Amino acid sequence: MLVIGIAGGTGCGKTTVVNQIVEELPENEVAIISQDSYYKDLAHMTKEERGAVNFDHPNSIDFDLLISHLIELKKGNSIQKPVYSFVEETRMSETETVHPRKVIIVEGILVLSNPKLRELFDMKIFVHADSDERLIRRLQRDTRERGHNLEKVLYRYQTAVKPMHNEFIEPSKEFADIIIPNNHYNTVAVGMVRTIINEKLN
Ligand SMILES: Nc1ncnc2c1ncn2[C@@H]1O[C@H](COP(=O)(O)OP(=O)(O)O)[C@@H](O)[C@H]1O
Ligand SMILES: Nc1ccn([C@@H]2O[C@H](COP(=O)(O)O)[C@@H](O)[C@H]2O)c(=O)n1
Repeated sequence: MLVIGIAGGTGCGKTTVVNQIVEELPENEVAIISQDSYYKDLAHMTKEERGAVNFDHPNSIDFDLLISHLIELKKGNSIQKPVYSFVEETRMSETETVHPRKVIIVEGILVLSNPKLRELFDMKIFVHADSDERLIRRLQRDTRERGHNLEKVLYRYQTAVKPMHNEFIEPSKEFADIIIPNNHYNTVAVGMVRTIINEKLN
C-alpha cells in the first residue's frame, strides 16, 4: 500500500490535483480521503454558533478518528468515513464505506501539520499557489458551491483562514517531499506523481 498525504492552503488546488492524479488509475486501486470529512460533529450547536467556528484551526478536525481510520485501512480493514456538509457546517448522519486500496490519498489543508498523521504517509506533497490566487479561487468556489456570500468569505479569510494558514499550514511545507507549484495547471508535476504511483502498482 502507498499512502500519500497532500496538503496546501485553501484554494491551492489540492482536490483538482488529486483528481488529475487518479484520472487514469483504475477505480478499485485508489481511495481518496479528504480531511474535510473529519470536521468535528457540531450537531449540538445552532447554525449561527457553527458559523462562528474557526474551521482552519487544527482543533476543528477530529484527527484521532482520521488517524485511526488510516491505521485500519493500512491493516486491510474497511472504514466508515463521516460525511460532512459545508452548507449545514456539520457532519451528516450517514457514513460512506471506504475499502483498503493499493493507493490511499489523504488531502487537506492541515494533513502535514499533524505529526502522528504525517508518520503514516509514505509520500508527502505540498501544493503551492500564491495567496491572491487562492483567495480568488476560494471566493468563486464558496459562493458557487458552499452557500457562502462575498462578505462571509472575506470575513472568514481575514479572521481565520489567513492567520491559521500562516501559523499552521505554510510551516508544514517543510515536511513535504515534493512541492507542486500550482498557480497554473501543472501537468508535468502531476505526471511525475502518476509515474511514481504506477511504478508502485505494477
Ligand atoms: N491551477 C489552477 N488554475 C486555475 N484554477 C484552479 C487551479 N487549480 C484549481 N483551480 C480551481 O480553484 C478552485 C479551488 O480548487 P480546489 O482543487 O477545490 O482547491 P483546494 O482543494 O486546495 O481547496 C476550484 O474551482 C478549481 O477548479
Ligand atoms: N463549514 C466549513 C468548514 C470548512 N470551511 C473551509 O474549508 C477550507 C478547507 O477546505 P479546502 O477545500 O478549501 O481545502 C478551510 O479553509 C475552511 O475555512 C468552510 O468554509 N466552512
